[in-house]
Amino acid sequence: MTNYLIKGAKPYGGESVDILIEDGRIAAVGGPLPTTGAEVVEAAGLVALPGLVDLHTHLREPGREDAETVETGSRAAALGGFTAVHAMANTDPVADTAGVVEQVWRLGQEAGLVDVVPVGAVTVGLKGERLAELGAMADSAARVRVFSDDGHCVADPALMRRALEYVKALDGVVAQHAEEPRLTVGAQMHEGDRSARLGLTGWPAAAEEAIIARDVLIAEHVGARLHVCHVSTAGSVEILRWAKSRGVQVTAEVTPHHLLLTDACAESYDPVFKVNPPLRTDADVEALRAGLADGTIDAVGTDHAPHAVEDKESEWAEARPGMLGLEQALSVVIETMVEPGRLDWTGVADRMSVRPAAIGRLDGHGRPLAPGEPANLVLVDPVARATVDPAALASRSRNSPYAGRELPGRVVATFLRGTPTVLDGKAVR
Ligand SMILES: NC(=O)N[C@@H](CC(=O)O)C(=O)O
Ligand SMILES: [Zn+2]
Ligand SMILES: [Zn+2]
Repeated sequence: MTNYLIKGAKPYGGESVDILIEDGRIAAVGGPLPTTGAEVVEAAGLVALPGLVDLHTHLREPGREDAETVETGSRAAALGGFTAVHAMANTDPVADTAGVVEQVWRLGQEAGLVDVVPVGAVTVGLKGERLAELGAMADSAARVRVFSDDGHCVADPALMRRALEYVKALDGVVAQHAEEPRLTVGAQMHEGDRSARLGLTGWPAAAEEAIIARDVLIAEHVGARLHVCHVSTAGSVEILRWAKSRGVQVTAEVTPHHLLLTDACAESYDPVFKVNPPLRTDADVEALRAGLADGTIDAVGTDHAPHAVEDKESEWAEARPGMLGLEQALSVVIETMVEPGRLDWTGVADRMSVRPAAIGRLDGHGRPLAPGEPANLVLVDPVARATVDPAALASRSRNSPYAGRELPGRVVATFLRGTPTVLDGKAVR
């Protein structure tokens, strides 16, 4: 295995050092270090962070390989600086058995670009009727710890309670897509002045907040871990802050798009901006940034949701909800959090690597950049700016909400256990 000497990188944005990678591990940090046969990677001016971890990725395999595969999504992830992604269960067939999660896990290992960690469905077929074989998925080769019916809410409170009790015994977590379905029938966008004016059925903030409020109370009662997917409203942040102050074991994520974009995007009627939960108001965006800055929101989760052209380039009402996220996630966080001074690089590492790895109970990810640790790391040029061209993305789909937008931050290199998956900003395979 090739050894690498990273010259002059700034771990967490601090002082420039050399980082020696030997046999897949960080062997030394400091320097200047002697080359001694290692391949040199020039990294002057680049920030080094632990490899990013995504709690919320849709890879679409099995079933919709025309939109994304484990391999194409893994490549997009590596280019975004990720070394591990959690693959959501809403595939076809649904990842609700040990067989399906093991297949996804194996496909990830074969692609070898990122650790693909399967999420198991909470209920059989995501139907919300009876629990899936959670124990068998946890015990499988995929070692599932995160369970989610994402795309659907586990709406029945008694079933949610049983799921939380069950995952507690597995050291797992239920990741809830918080959407009270009775409040979002036919919903197309955030419910407010704009939805009324545009004549699109509204998705009220209360549909999300009501489920989060309910679930933190149930999680507190049974003493289990709850994770809230794609938090999108100011009210949700307030409920989470209250729950954490009471000691409830709740964690939450925010997507890059909810940190940057608002319901004003719907004015274009371009379905690329249709997503669940919907893009919200300026006040919600501000509350989400504040919540991520103060740690009320633990993590950035991309909700990378590739869709084929025929499912996205239609009338707004017919289009599938969801947008790409992996390749621009770090750039959006730099733009919305780092450049305005709301999060430093240690904070970025915490919200995009350390905490998501801890929530998913991943070994070897979210670790410090220190000798002896697995060499999962990313080198980023924080000042380089580029305009997003959907045609140039590694994802098999093109539904990026950032098309034509200039964003800061370029991932120059990503290492997975000491092997580069990205070098000079290009995927190695
Ligand atoms: N976010 C979305 O709008 N869509 C996701 C499902 C989900 O995350 O709820 C998808 O699978 O396409
Ligand atoms: Zn969801
Ligand atoms: Zn999702």
